[in-house]
Amino acid sequence: MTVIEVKDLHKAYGHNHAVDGVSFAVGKGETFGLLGPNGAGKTTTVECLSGLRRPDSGTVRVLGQDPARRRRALAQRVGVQLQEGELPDRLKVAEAMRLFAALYERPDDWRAVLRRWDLGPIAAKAYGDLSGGQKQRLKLALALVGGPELVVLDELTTGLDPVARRETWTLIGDLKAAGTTVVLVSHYLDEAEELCDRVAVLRKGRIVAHGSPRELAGRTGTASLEEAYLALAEEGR
Ligand SMILES: Nc1ncnc2c1ncn2[C@@H]1O[C@H](COP(=O)(O)OP(=O)(O)OP(=O)(O)O)[C@@H](O)[C@H]1O
Repeated sequence: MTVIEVKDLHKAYGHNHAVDGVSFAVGKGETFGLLGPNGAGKTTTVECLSGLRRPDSGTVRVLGQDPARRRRALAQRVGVQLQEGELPDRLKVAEAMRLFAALYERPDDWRAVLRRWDLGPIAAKAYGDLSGGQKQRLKLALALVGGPELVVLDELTTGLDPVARRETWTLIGDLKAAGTTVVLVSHYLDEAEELCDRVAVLRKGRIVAHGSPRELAGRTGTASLEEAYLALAEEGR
């Protein structure tokens, strides 16, 4: 089953063609990575998937629906952890979890999600008093509390220390094992190699390469996704 279908997506900000004809599809249970340098159009693409931005042209279907028109219905089935998105400073961790769980018709047990993401010890802390890594983990837990079929994670582990990053990978592995479809925007190529079944490399709003990490390494004659990415970057100069 196809969970995401994007065909010839275009989105400009004034004269800046942030997304310039992007097409890809993601099947159920797949983890799909969007990679590329700063300003390549990754966030704009996932914002169009999440219904936060309306494309200028092209087709976007998420779980068979148009996110620009059916954002509310899809919000019940899609969890989004975006780069931006601050919470009120005085909101406590447990309050945020309870509040977000209440937005869903069939949420997971928010206390269990809190424990799974190791937020129990800081449940009574206010958002404004959390470290960067704790904020990041909370945002992830909030994206998952609705028990989504699809999760969109923009810079999943940015700001996390190495141990927390690895722990997050394990938790994403659990999500995959449970059949959740994941879209991952990342600058960490080791992370994409570990977690993603397929990746697309964006540059200046266009996909310049796509395939499994192994395929990209094979195509560029390199040994890892990181080396493949660097070889592709070199080609693009
Ligand atoms: N709200 C906006 N208004 C105007 N221009 C924008 C806006 N959001 C993004 N852009 C521009 O669109 C282009 C693509 O940005 P986008 O954030 O989608 O890229 P990205 O690949 O996610 O980058 P990064 O890795 O830095 O997060 C950039 O040139 C950026 O400056």
